[in-house]
Amino acid sequence: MSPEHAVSLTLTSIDQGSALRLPHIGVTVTLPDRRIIEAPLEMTPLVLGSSPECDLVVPDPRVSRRHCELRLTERGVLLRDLGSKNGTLIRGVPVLEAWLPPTVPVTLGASEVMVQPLGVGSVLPLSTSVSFGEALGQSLSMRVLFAKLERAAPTDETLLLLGESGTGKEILTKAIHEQSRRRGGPFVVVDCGAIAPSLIEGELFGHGRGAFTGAATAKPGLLERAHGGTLFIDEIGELPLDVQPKLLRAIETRQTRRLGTNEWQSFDARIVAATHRNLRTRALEGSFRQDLYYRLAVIELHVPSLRERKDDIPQLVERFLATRAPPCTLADLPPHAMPLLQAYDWPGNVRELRNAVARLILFPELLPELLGPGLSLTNTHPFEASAPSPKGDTAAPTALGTTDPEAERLGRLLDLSLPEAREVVLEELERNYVAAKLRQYEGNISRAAEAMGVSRQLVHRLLDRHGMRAR
Ligand SMILES: Nc1ncnc2c1ncn2[C@@H]1O[C@H](COP(=O)(O)OP(=O)(O)OP(=O)(O)O)[C@@H](O)[C@H]1O
Repeated sequence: MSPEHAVSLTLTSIDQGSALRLPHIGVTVTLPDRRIIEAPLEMTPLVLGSSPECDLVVPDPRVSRRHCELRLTERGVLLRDLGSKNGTLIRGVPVLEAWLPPTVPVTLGASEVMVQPLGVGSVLPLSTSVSFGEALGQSLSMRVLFAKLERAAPTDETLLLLGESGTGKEILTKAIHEQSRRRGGPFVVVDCGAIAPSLIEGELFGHGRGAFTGAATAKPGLLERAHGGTLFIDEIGELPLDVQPKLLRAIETRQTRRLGTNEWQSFDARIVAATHRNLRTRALEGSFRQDLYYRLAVIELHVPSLRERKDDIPQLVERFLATRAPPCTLADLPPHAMPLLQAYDWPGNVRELRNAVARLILFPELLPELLGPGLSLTNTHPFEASAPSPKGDTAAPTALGTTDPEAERLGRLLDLSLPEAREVVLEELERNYVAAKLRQYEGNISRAAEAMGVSRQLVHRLLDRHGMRAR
């Protein structure tokens, strides 16, 4: 690669780390019928595939729904296959991951993809801080995000945060609230993915007394409850279509009305919405109202997944160790843990990393399983095969000299505070429960969700959260 190309296809930190040079890069796809489609490659990864949710939709029957991803990094453009059926090929050779030289064609199905430098590009401000509120991040992508949030937080603008489950959208929103003039007011959270669709309207707007059978008392809605503060609407993409115009009207008029009443009340709350979906595409397709999308996306920000910023892992691990009771340090991890933690892709993002660190301190013998074939290539959960029921040879002897896995398990939990122990047990229960239900329904998410009494979206999020996949 010539030095000229090396410079023009990389992210470069400039001005003593206070800014980032973002090169102008074009991605061109030549379709089987020789038609050409194009998109720019910017800070956020570009997902190519035949699904309309992809950033670059490739209408080729031999291309998988989510086929591959291109990502701009400090080292160059990284190409990753996303588990495609027919593979991603460079000069006829299938690749899972490769640094992509400019103008070298990549084959997906019967289409050809090419990445080309188009010019000098732009300069983005970089935060000089490696945290924003509770959220940590020293990677370039997080520092670009922090710089934007530092500017946006003190304003009253509506924000839309896009990012996978567990990337920190909620703690970032909490920090936005803390850094705004509303910090003394309430911080209210509503998760549209966790509430049955028929109940969301009542949660947002509340209801009057006697509004429906069983409504013995009046209940304020979350919009009202957020008055003077910030309302964080998580998984806004799951908001039913019939509730969307009502939310839009409330945001525009700053007025809300409880169900079953005729009284309008003013409310003054800043709205921050989040979703793991490509909301722009959904709005263009008609599965999300465009007017609401444009109203929410006054400032639209992408929260990077953890696999896009693996250089943040040591800092995060250190924080998770330090906040344990009693506090731990990197020296308390089993040897060679860090390179393994950095090699894994973390589909459940920072939440999954935090839980993995907690388990690793409790059950260090699980580390060798990180070396298993699941690591990175198939991207299964690093601790999947090993629910923390201790193995016979490591279990603690009981008073009778035998080994009792339950006693040893409890013994290890006793090293934790009660809230931590409760969280470890509940996380494990949730993971085993979801896995068992999916097994029972042979991987059919709709039927498992129905049997569990939750939405399909929640099952998808639980799978993401625990780094699992339905077979
Ligand atoms: N950058 C970060 N620094 C420190 N901790 C983080 C960071 N990002 C996430 N976490 C931790 O990971 C967990 C999940 O974060 P959070 O709930 O904010 O994610 P989310 O994107 O809102 O997820 P979901 O969409 O599933 O609700 C929290 O315990 C949070 O403290």
